[in-house]
Amino acid sequence: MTMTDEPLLSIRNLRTRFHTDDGVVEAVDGVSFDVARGETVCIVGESGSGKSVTSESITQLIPMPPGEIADGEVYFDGEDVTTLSDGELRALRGGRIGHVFQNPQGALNPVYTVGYQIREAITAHHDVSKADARQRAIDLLEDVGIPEAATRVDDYPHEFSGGMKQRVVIAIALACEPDLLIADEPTTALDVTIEAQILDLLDNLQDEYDVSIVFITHDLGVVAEIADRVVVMYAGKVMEVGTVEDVFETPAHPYTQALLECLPGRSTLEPIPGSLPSPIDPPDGCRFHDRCTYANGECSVGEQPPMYDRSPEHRVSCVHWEPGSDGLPEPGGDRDVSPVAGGDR
Ligand SMILES: Nc1ncnc2c1ncn2[C@@H]1O[C@H](COP(=O)(O)OP(=O)(O)OP(=O)(O)O)[C@@H](O)[C@H]1O
Ligand code: NI
Repeated sequence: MTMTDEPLLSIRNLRTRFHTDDGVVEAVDGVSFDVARGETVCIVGESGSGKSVTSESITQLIPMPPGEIADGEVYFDGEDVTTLSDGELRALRGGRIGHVFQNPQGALNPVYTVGYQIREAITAHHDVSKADARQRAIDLLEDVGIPEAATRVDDYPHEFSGGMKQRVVIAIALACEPDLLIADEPTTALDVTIEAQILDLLDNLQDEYDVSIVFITHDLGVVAEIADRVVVMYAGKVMEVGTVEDVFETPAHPYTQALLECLPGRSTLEPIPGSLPSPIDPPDGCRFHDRCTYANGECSVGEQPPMYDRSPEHRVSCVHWEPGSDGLPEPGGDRDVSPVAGGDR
């Protein structure tokens, strides 16, 4: 068996919940997907669908308590990392798995130079001399596109613009040459021009650093730009998984179709009518059924439907795609007939 055929990351039936005064929040409820080596997987879905909790469960960044990984496995390079000790998890984070978050301001310490912070990221995991770590910090700043890196290395975070700060954060995340980079809405706080530059940068770095990326966004425009594969989440469940072509050209789940209708240039700019169900007392059947114009009696009973194969790479959790069913009317041709947003709600 060659090791490289096995996915780098394999999340199986992950369930993460939070114990709150109002009850148990089922934030991530049986999520499974893979990330292959060198690929970019985007997790997309509305606010509250469980994207961040899924990604933060990988290295157990969620606060525990109130959080709890109640079930499932997270295989990273073949090893179930849900069973690691706190020390092993600390070594994993910032080591083989780097994180980048939405707000670069919060990720950097204002009282230390960026060079110091990059050196710390390196020396926390590797035994290198201060001089070597400093040179490595300069190289990293160059790699993430910071001009005059050799002098900028001694500057403090407030001396950088928002976009440049996020580049520094990316440099820190890459400092130990991780196998996996987890980026949770890394461009949401930046303006669109800077966003495009950061997306380009990540694309280039992916090749240079040979790193897999899990990228979280609620913006399908960003997904179209950078994803190899897409995981569509809704209310703690995976609704659809496919290649970027599958999801954009033959979206199968009514939720995915509704999300696509909200893209600029499509039939509507209105958000999907209705809102996410309560994560404390989620409805029976498909979590999306009360917002879905295709829903029938079958959709509101039992469990979330299993993931049915449309092709080996393209899977969808919807009763209309049960083997032998006809599926949904083809969404590709006439975009004016919106399955959800065009309904009379
Ligand atoms: N510490 C916590 N305590 C209680 N509930 C939480 C906690 N963290 C997250 N949740 C809940 O878990 C659910 C999933 O949240 P999550 O942050 O993963 O959503 P998301 O898809 O990342 O949304 P957004 O696009 O707004 O970032 C939500 O209902 C949220 O309120
Ligand atoms: Ni989030």
